[in-house]
Amino acid sequence: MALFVNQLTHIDVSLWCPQRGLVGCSWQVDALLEGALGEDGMLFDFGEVKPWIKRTLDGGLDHTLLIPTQAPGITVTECDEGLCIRTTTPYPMEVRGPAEAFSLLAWESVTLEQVAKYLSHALTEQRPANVDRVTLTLSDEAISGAAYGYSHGLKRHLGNCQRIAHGHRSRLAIWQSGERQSGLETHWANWLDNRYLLEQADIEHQDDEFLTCRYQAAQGAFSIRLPINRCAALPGPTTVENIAIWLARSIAHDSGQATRVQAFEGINKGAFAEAAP
Ligand SMILES: Nc1nc2c(c(=O)[nH]1)N=C([C@H](O)[C@H](O)COP(=O)(O)OP(=O)(O)OP(=O)(O)O)CN2
Repeated sequence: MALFVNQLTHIDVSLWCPQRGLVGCSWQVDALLEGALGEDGMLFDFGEVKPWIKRTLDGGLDHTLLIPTQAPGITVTECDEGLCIRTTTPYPMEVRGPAEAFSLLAWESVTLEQVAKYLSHALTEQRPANVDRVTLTLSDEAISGAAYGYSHGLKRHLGNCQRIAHGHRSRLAIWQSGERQSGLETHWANWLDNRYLLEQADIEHQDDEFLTCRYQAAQGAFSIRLPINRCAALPGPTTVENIAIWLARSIAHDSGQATRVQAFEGINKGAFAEAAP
């Protein structure tokens, strides 16, 4: 007997890729539970399946930076903040923060399939009565138009969004004179893709090549150092509202036309903003 719950929740993470560097991801989660029926005629009450799996993901890998510790050039050490992760290829990066902000995976690279297997195993290990096996399937949102990944942290957020390197993969829609602007959407999505978005006020040090961003949040002290050309600094916190405002203003300024932007934070949520040149 098998029970399924499709689109149960989403996972928003950043991962370190030895080819692409810091990559922002949003994954849809589908769940399959195999087991035996109870006397109530249920394998496991739908009302309990969702909170159980969501609670396990939210308290674990969601909103962390996934580090394949066997990838070339990765070192992980303890530091005052908790853990210090250093990378070398494709570019040098150093991230520091409390240990719970990172998922250390003894792999050479992070793939959707491996993460799904890892989470399925963890859930199966703590399965409830009647359930023999839990299998999660992770997938990227199918996006036919422009999309980009990004990483950021919100130091004022009381939940796990305060972690300095978690990410999202997001659609982007731009209108001028009431018409969708697919050329602008592609241009800006390509420019933004897998950048680190930060608040200007958090820049502690900057030279010609590298930028260091540091802040204190409720979970602890965080810092990140990476190449300037992989970053974009916003005047305020990198909420999706501010990303939409910043994009609308930048595009209106560059093009000389009134602009409306729909920015997403991962899957199915985001903000609209409008700006005049
Ligand atoms: N109004 C806003 N609220 C929040 C923003 C934001 O930009 N504007 N941002 C965040 C975080 O960055 C966070 O990454 C969003 O996390 P998410 O897991 O998507 O949020 P939820 O916990 O509400 O969603 P679930 O998918 O149900 O876990 C937070 N809030």
